Amino acid sequence: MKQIRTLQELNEYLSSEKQAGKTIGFVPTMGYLHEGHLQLAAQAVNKYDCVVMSIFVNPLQFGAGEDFETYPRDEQRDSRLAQNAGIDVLFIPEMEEMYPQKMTISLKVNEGADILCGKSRPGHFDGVATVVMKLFHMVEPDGAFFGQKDAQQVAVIKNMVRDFNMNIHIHTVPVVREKDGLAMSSRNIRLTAVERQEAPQIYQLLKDIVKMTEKNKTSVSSAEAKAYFQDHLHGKIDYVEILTFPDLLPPAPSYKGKLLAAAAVQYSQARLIDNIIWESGKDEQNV
Ligand SMILES: Nc1ncnc2c1ncn2[C@@H]1O[C@H](COP(=O)(O)OP(=O)(O)OP(=O)(O)O)[C@@H](O)[C@H]1O
Ligand SMILES: CC(C)(CO)[C@@H](O)C(=O)[O-]
Ligand code: BAL
Repeated sequence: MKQIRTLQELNEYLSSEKQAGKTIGFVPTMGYLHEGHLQLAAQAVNKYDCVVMSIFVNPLQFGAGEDFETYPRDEQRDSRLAQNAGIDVLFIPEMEEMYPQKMTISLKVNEGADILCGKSRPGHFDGVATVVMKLFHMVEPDGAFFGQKDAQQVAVIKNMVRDFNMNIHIHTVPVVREKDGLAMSSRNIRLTAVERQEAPQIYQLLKDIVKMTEKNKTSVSSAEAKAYFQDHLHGKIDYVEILTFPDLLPPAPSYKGKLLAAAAVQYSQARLIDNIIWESGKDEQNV
């Protein structure tokens, strides 16, 4: 595996791979790798000849008072895991390489950025779209891999690729979970022992909400869902929502089609998100 820190080196390496006719897969991350990232890597390695993984903690997507400074980092461990996963290029740009000067132009997400995570993290998806646009231009991949854990991010990136006529296939990878159901996240290490014991319930409660929706043939309201979560958890419930997917709109009564049940819970040092996407109105549920 080649570890690259500069754009010049990245360009040199990738242009020779492209000249040799190789397809390029891309896995953007913020590092502190876990099995979720490694699933993205495995699928990328399976589908593309040359796979680039980036590690960059992007300040533009963090709001004031969020955890940019304390976001977990471990480059040596990441490098080992990426190599074992079959990554060809680990791109770890320094801040000056990504943002050599203040951005004079950046992207603004017009649709779907003021709900779910965007509501409590204003500007977050503008920052995500801007850095992913930059990374896409740097790597120029044929395909890029994103986790369904960040379902709203997937919707934003797919819209961006469509709106800007970018010829990049966006692959979505299902949520990878710990044995007890907790969605894997770099921020899980910030949970206290007591919070770590409680956190797997987020997935169980989401499953309950899905079952209630299917049983009642109408989706549980956000207020009811939030109250249900608050009854069972000590963490502070940011939101629990059921929306159509990928449009992220409130479903009409007796809606049949893909639904997203998503939740965000704030613990003392970590904000966790999780979701389930399922086909509503089917006899057999895939929950
Ligand atoms: N449990 C998971 N299952 C599937 N994909 C995941 C999972 N966790 C992260 N990913 C995906 O990995 C990519 C990089 O995510 P990122 O580096 O922010 O990790 P993270 O664990 O989501 O971090 P955090 O939860 O602290 O934001 C994103 O596309 C994200 O959706
Ligand atoms: C896509 C991403 C790497 C952009 O910084 C980040 O939002 C993430 O890790 O999900
Ligand atoms: N995976 C989302 C990155 C963030 O929380 O900023």
